[in-house]
Amino acid sequence: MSSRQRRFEVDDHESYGRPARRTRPRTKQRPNYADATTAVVVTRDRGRYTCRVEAKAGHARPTGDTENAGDAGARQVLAMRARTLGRTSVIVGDRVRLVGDVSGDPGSLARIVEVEERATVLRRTADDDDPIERPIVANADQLVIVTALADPPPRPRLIDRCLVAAYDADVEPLLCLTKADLASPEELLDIYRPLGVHSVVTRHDEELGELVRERLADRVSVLVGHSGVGKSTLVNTLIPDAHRATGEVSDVTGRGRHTSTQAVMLRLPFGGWIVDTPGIRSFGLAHVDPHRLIGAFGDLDDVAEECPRGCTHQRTEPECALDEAVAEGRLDPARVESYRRLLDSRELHAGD
Ligand SMILES: Nc1nc2c(ncn2[C@@H]2O[C@H](COP(=O)(O)OP(=O)(O)OP(=O)(O)O)[C@@H](O)[C@H]2O)c(=O)[nH]1
Ligand SMILES: [Zn+2]
Repeated sequence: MSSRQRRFEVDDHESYGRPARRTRPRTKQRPNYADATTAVVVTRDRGRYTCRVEAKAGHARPTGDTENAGDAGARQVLAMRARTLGRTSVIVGDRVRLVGDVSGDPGSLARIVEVEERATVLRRTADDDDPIERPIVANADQLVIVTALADPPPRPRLIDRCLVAAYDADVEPLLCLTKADLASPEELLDIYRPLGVHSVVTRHDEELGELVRERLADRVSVLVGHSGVGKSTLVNTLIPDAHRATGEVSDVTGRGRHTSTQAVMLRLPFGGWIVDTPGIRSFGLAHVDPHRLIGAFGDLDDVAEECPRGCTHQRTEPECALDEAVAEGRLDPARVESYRRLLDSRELHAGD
C-alpha cells in the first residue's frame, strides 16, 4: 500500500508532538497571569462560557461540585471574556486562563484573560457560498463521523465531505457506523478501510466494543452526524449520566438542553472528551482550498499523479487520469463523482 493511501494513519503517527500549525506572535507587554487558573471551555451560550477547572493534585475540593463536573475534584466555572482579549475568539475546547471569582459558586462569574494557542481548529461555514468561516471547536484530535447503516441510509458523499473537513483541520477522522443490527457495514468498510480511515461499528442492543473505548480514550473527539443516526444513543451509552451532565451545564447557562444547539464538551469516564455538536450536521467547505480537496481522497490522489500538469480533475478536463482509471475499472466511479461534486461546489467560489 502506498504512503498516500495510508495518509490518515501517517497523520496519526505524526500527531504526537506535532507542532502547532498557527503561531500567534506574543505581545511583549502584557500582564502576568502566572497565578491565573487554567481551565477548558466546555460550552458557551450568549457570551457566557462554562469552563472546567481540574483539581490540582492533592487539592481536590472536598465537597459539592464534584458531581457536577463528573470527575473527582473538578469544578465548573462560569466566565465572560475580559475586555483585554480584544477580538480573540473563545470557543469550545479552548484552554484558557481565568481570573476573578473562580469558585464556581452559584452566581459567580470569572473572567477569561488569556486563550492558549490552539493545536487544531475545526471550522465550518454554513454553506459552501458562505464566506464567513466560524471556528467551532479548538484542540480536537479526532472527528467522529457518525453514520447509520440504515434508517436513515448512509450517505457516502456526506462522509467524504466530513473527511475533507477533518483532513483540512489536521484532525484524524473516525468513521462510526451505527445500527449494525439493521444492515451490514461491509460495503462502507470496503470503501474507507483502504484509505486508512479508522472505523468502529456499533448497535444499541449490544455493549460497545472495546475498540470504541480504545479509539476515544484520552483524546478530544468531535461527534458529527445527521439527526437520527443515533448520536444521542451513543453519547448516553458512553457517558451514562450525560443527560444529567448536559442538563446541568445548561442550568448554569440558563438554557434548556433541548433548545441548545451549542457544542458541548463532555468528559468520558474512561478518560478523554467527546464534543457533541447538536447544531452541526455537516461542514461547509468554503474555506478549503480546492487544491487541497483531493488530499482527503487518498485513492484518487494516487491516480491523479498520472494527470497532465495543471489538471484540475474536473469533468471538463480532457485527459484527467481519473476518467481513464474509471474506464479501466481501477477506480470506483462513485468515488470520483463524490470528489467532483465537492470540487464543483468549491470551484464556483474559487475567486473568494
Ligand atoms: N435499530 C437501531 N436503532 C437505533 C440504534 N441506535 C439508535 N437507534 C434509534 O434511532 C433513533 C435515533 O436515535 P438518536 O440517538 O436519538 O439519534 P440522534 O442522532 O441523536 O438524533 P437527534 O436526536 O435527532 O439528533 C432512536 O429511535 C433510537 O432508538 C441502533 O443501534 N439500532
Ligand atoms: Zn486530473
